[in-house]
Amino acid sequence: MADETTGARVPTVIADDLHIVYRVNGARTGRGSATAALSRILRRGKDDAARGVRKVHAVRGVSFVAYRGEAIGLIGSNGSGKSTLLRAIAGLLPAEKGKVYTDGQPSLLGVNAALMNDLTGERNVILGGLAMGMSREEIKARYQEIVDFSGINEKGDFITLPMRTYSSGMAARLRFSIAAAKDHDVLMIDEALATGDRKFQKRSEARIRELRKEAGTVFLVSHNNKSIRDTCDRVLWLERGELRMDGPTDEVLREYEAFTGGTDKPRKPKPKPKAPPRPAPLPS
Ligand SMILES: Nc1ncnc2c1ncn2[C@@H]1O[C@H](COP(=O)(O)OP(=O)(O)OP(=O)(O)O)[C@@H](O)[C@H]1O
Repeated sequence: MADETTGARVPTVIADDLHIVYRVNGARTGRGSATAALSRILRRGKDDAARGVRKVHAVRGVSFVAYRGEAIGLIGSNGSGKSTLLRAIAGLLPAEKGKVYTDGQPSLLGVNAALMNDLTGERNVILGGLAMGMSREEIKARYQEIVDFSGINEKGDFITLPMRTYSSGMAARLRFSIAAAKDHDVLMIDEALATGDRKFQKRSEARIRELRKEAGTVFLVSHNNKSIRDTCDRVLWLERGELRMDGPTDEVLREYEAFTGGTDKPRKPKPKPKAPPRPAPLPS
């Protein structure tokens, strides 16, 4: 979205030659046993390899600039580094090399976002709202809207039951609804839409479009190319931690689909077999 005074686009996230490396302890010994831990302590000071620490280089030299008002899809095969990149943008993982600059507080909404399973949906709406920096009054004012959006109460009074009694789809819907209640500077959604049913997905996609209009930037990780096509105007394609392509949704998805060999379109229904010819009526 352009700045009203200068007409320039406003950057919200800048990744500059970003590298993220995970370190896995005890990779050599196979188990995290007490002896392995003791031997690690004794070898402290030596390099990672000598201490049995394995490195996983999950994001390799990724650079891009995201602007206000953009909805950006993140695609790539399993383990290509999408979630890692989001976690790094949210400031949850340190950069090994390079930098991430963000304007405002990025919020990461993952399917694993931590709400309390033993609390009721109702309490979790309040907890989630507070965690996002909303005031009690704001939460109170939007409470019904959040519950209605989630559709949790469509089949009974589930919102007053503990979240552990929810199906994974119901829990994901509630998480999305809580996060979507606030206008975010940068909202990152990790596969949250995949768990809801079609009706909820449609509602969520509409809300993502609204959030964009309210001048935020939305990142969406999804294995569902249709969701990406319906919500994003730009796509980053990661493969083995590297940024393979960054461009308009149609162009990137075309290449990606050629790479994966699938178009992700609903298959055409098979033509119904023709009814066998009826026997001619017997002459009376
Ligand atoms: N906590 C961790 N410790 C060590 N390695 C990790 C950790 N989390 C992810 N990885 C590794 O980092 C790489 C990228 O993983 P990531 O979860 O970012 O991929 P992804 O593209 O989101 O995958 P998916 O589509 O399957 O969700 C993978 O090789 C994975 O094994």
